[in-house]
Amino acid sequence: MTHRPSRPRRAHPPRRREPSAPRPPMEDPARRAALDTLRAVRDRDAYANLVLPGLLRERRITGRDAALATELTYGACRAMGWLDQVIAECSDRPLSQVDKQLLDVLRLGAYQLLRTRIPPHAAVSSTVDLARLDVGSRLAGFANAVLRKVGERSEAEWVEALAPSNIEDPIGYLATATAHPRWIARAFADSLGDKGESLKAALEADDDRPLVHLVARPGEITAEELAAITGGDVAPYSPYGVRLEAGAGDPSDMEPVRERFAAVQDEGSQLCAIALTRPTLTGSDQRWLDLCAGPGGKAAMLGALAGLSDATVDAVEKAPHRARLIENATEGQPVTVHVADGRDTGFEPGSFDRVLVDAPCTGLGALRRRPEARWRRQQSDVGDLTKLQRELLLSAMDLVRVGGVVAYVVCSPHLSETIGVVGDVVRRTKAEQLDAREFFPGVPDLGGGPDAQLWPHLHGTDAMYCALIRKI
Ligand SMILES: C[S@@+](CC[C@H](N)C(=O)[O-])C[C@H]1O[C@@H](n2cnc3c(N)ncnc32)[C@H](O)[C@@H]1O
Repeated sequence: MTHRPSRPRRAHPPRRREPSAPRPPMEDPARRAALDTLRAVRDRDAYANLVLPGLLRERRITGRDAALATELTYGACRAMGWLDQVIAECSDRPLSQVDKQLLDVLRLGAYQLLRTRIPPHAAVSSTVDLARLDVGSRLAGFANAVLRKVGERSEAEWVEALAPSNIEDPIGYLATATAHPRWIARAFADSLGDKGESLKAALEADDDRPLVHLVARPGEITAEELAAITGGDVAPYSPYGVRLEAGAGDPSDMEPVRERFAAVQDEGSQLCAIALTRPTLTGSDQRWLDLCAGPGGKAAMLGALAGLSDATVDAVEKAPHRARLIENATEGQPVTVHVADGRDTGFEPGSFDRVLVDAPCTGLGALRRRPEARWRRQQSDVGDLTKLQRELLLSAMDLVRVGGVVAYVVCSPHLSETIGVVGDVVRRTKAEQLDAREFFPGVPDLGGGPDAQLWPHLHGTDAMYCALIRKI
């Protein structure tokens, strides 16, 4: 039997409580910053990871409050569609009739109840306080009722209650269990060829905070030197990569980055840019083209490698402000920036030896980086994007010389954007598709080929896709 300590005796009889006015609502700065960010994301399509840091700075929110605001904001953004599903189940009116400002508050409350260790009473009372200050007492009463119902079950219990059967619809089940729209889970499953453990791991990896990767500019500093200076680790796959530890600090404050010997770049992006330079060419190898170059990450990698082998790079970008970013990223390199449409550049056909098409895409491979992206992107975006991707790749095939090589890269594993586009263009141009995996030496698990597909859960990189095509 457990022994309970006896209650200490009171020295005085208890004082009778005076009937008091209701406790005034308390607002805490972390939850307020999270709510204001959710509002900006909903109202003006803002990016949470651009808005929140600004608010924290402006309001001087630091330490544990800043960490809480970050966790609540990014977490609620990532899980938004799933939180809405649970809120709808607990509300006596359809979500379309719930005040939009109140819905933001409810999302914040439901996130705390389902996906954090914040005690339920604190999650509910802090959220109801926020609602009272934000949308008034009447709606705060509604928030209280909804959140109490949300808190009656754990997240796992809500998944069991609302998800389709794991046996009959494993993709639908995993989409719900990992808070993804179904079409994204389906796209990952199609690319992985799996509806089980691999799919689960790929979807779960979207909730991870990616480590910062640095690129050591070839010819300026080695990865080993960069790792020693920054305290990071030499990256496992890219010969120029360094991975920083979580919490290593702001990379833009690091000396090699300030001195422009290094820059922030995902290791997957490094590998795809390097892959373009690896296939052997017969004949000239002096003119390289980056057809969708803004903001210039891969152009700067190509510019550094071109500088080491007497080649030059033309970098094309449609958006003038992004073209300026390329100019900045490639300063001092043999790179010429052009503001033009990659489908109509004005260059002579067949004038380049190597061409990179890092095409605009859904970005489904970088969902870790944009907390709200998985709910903002729509399946209906895919059609327009694949049309543009096909046109850009056809333009690249026109601009490369016979015997030259084109790398087609997207940050997405969606099969329509990857093998759909490449297969079609290879057929139409009667080109030869190389086995891209050979040009990612030492990188395991790149898929069945001939293209290479990277994954966050397998490689710790964005889910970059790369196909290499030789014009014949
Ligand atoms: C995926 S991003 C390229 C990222 C870049 N390669 C890097 O590593 O920093 C695609 C770029 O293509 C640009 N773009 C979109 N449509 C284009 C077009 N028709 N012609 C040329 N560039 C285009 C976008 O503005 C965007 O900067």
